[in-house]
Amino acid sequence: ADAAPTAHVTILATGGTIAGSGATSTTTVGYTAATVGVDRLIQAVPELAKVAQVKGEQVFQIASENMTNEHWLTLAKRVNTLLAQPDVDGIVITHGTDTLEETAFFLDMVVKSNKPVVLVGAMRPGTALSADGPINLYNAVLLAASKEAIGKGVLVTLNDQIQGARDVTKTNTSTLDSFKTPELGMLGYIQGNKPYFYHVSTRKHTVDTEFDISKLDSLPQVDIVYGYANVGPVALNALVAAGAKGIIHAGVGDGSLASKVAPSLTAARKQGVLIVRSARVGQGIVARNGEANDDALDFVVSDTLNPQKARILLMLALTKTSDSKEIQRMFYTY
Ligand SMILES: NC(=O)C[C@H](N)C(=O)O
Repeated sequence: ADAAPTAHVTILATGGTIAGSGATSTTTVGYTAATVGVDRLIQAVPELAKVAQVKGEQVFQIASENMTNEHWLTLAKRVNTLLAQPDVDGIVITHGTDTLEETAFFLDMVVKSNKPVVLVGAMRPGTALSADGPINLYNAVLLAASKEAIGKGVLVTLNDQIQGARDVTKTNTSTLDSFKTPELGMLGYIQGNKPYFYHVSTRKHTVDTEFDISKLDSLPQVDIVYGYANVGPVALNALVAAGAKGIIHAGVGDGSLASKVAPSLTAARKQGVLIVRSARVGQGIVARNGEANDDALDFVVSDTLNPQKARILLMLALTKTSDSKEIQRMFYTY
């Protein structure tokens, strides 16, 4: 018999479809997310015991569309506490897929350890034919227990692929290959019980960031304004009136500003609201002084971060400074 595995991996369960159940084996929509507890998730995959000594903790039991800043702070503190323990070698977080990329990037910015942190979800509930949760969980534990994953930043695995937190995104409402890193590229594969890495991000993460959430109970309010034909300033003005400290402008194309929106953005900036220009297309660079004179308007650009990830970085940036030049530096660093 094989020797017992030596790596200790803690699975932090938060809910999602990976813990979901449906009425029949062919129910792949209209199921209920976040019904199955962590112990049952672990029991369903006895193979986990071959790759790590696994412990489970139920941190939340929610569908990930209900993830909040407060959930993130609670989760990140728990991750940092566990990783500081010598008897924890890696962490797996089971999570709904809708906001999985956001939680992954948040943790990538605030986890203070080189030990592996792997987020995993499923596109089908556990009751479905060919449910993807069990193999995804197995791969996640294998990855979190591996030497190869140390120091790579927060990782995401579904569909036998390894993705990096900064650049991965959910690209499809329902298919198993939904999680992709178009253009910038995924990091590797899991095959034959082994992780294979081919790429790493050049951007700083985890132990190399300047963010510290250990004493925070809330994050500054940052909201996203979407661009589209015929857009007006109503949503933007309402968010600013509601107290937003920062606005992510998810502009059309390369981050263009509609002339009906630009005056309200300029006015918001003059009131002290930080403005970050991002792009709803989700790929490519939003160039400084490209579609707007950012130097004159005192705006920040998101570089290649999509709007939902730009929101996270701006919230964290605002916990350190309200200097737009400093915040621009952070967007080119992380
Ligand atoms: N596939 C999923 O996990 C979707 C679900 N709505 C969630 O994000 O919790």
